[in-house]
Amino acid sequence: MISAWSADDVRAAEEPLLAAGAPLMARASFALATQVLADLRARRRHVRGARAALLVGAGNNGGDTLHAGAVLARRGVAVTAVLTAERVHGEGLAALRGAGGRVVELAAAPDRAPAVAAEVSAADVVLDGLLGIGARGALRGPAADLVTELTAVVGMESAEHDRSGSADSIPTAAGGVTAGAGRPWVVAVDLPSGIGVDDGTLPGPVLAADRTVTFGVAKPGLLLPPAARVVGEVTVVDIGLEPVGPPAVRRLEAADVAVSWPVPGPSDHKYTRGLVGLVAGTATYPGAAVLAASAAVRTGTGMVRYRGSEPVARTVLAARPEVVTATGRVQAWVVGPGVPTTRDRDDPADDGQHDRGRGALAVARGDLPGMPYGPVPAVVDAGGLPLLGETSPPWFVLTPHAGELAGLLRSRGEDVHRDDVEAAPLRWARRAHELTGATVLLKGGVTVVAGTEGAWAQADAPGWLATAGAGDVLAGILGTMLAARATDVVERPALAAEVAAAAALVHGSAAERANPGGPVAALDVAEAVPGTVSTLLGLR
Ligand SMILES: NC(=O)C1=CN([C@@H]2O[C@H](COP(=O)(O)OP(=O)(O)OC[C@H]3O[C@@H](n4cnc5c(N)ncnc54)[C@H](OP(=O)(O)O)[C@@H]3O)[C@@H](O)[C@H]2O)[C@H](O)CC1
Ligand SMILES: [K+]
Repeated sequence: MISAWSADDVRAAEEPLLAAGAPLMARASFALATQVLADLRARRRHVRGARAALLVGAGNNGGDTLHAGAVLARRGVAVTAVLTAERVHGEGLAALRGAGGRVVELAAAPDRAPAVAAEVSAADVVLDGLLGIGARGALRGPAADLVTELTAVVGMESAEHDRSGSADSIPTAAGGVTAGAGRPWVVAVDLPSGIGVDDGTLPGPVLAADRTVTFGVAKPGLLLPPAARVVGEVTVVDIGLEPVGPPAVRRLEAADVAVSWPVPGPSDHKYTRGLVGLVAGTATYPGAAVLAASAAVRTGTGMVRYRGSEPVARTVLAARPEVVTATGRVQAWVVGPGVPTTRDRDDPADDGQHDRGRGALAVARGDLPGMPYGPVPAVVDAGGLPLLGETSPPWFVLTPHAGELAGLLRSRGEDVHRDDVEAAPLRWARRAHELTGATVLLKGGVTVVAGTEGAWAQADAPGWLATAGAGDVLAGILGTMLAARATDVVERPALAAEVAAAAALVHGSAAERANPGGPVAALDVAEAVPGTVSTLLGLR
């Protein structure tokens, strides 16, 4: 699991160490230099003679960078530091000069930004030490001008990092510069300068990194979209920091999901494994019901009870004979895939699914009088979202995409649109959790989950997963995973967010498994889930 703490929590953890004289900057800068040397070795035969450009800001982030540059210079690297602010870390600058480094004072001549950018873009490696956790808002001043020049001239902006992450992989910059075309390797110091440290926003120009060397612990902006796409490979270096308090954002890894997967034993039967109730699909969109049912069955549920019109039920059973249409107890409901979001009185297009969905959610809330069983978790997707009451329990997991979340928020008085949600996913997922009470899984390139205790950010899905029906498959996977741990989820609502994050990991991993590096169909993703789970369990 990767845990990220806010800038304030990092500072609070640094203070006692600094007060005790711990050489944090020396540790940070030496670790940074060591990583840069390793990257240089991986990309060229000799370190000696390599060219490094340091982009230096006013504060300690710049100090780290200057001290690391001194180490590189002593190893024969030709180091040039570009000072972008009036202020500069004095000791770091002295160390660099003492090691033979060269200094360009851009702050004194900001009109030289184009010429300086051209020189920087000719380097083998660029260290982005403009801003660290002291950033306030979008990058500004000469630093912003320099980054704008670099991203315009060399197309270094938002480079899509090669997922293999191998040091010799050269990312293909979004700006069209092809891999290896003289584009420097960019190493962000602590974090790419100018990202939202705690919320992952991109308020202004940011130089996309191929690697981020972050000190002590990860910061939320390194895990959260949209900034997560410009951090490259994240390397956390230990400098002795131990933040107190819970992390602000976490990311599950395969081993975490493996260790908590409910593996049935000899005393288990379908009713102990968890049954899923599925209100999905209509005569207009029967496929969504097949996809959600297939995913739920293939993730390993005890049984799926399908609720829907007769023709759709026949379609589902033809595809998945394991599904039953008899009513009865379930341990989790999935409501909404393939169900229209609006109910036009004159158009029975919802096949009665809105009424079935409302009934299922009332049972899941546990507030129906005389119910023999208690509340159960629910996945509320697509056409299920408008069926929610004013408030929902945290064991309801909403699974909107950005447009659906914007609609949900607008229906509760927020003036927000899809673009706003995509620009600040964490903020709006958290706001939806506050307004509804439910756990919110916001689908996207990086899936963000906001629950009762902190947030999760999962980056397991290949871009190929953005295809019709993928959301229906996720709903089915999540329904089964919630049903298997229904009692725990209701008793410990923070678990709903963790299970949702785990479902996103399984969903993304199954897509990768279905066709590594290439296009996938949603049903193929559902078919790949059993093998994905077996591979995960192999990690135990
Ligand atoms: N504390 C330690 O010894 C260690 C810190 N680490 C490294 O230090 C940074 C945090 O350093 P800090 O000095 O607190 O802040 P920054 O370097 O991130 O920023 C410094 C100055 O940048 C200016 N600023 C702020 N926002 C912007 C912006 N949007 N655009 C341009 N400039 C901006 C501001 O200066 P002003 O004069 O304008 O007020 C900031 O003061 C941390 O990230 C680590 O890299 C070590 O890792 C561990 C030891
Ligand atoms: K930085």
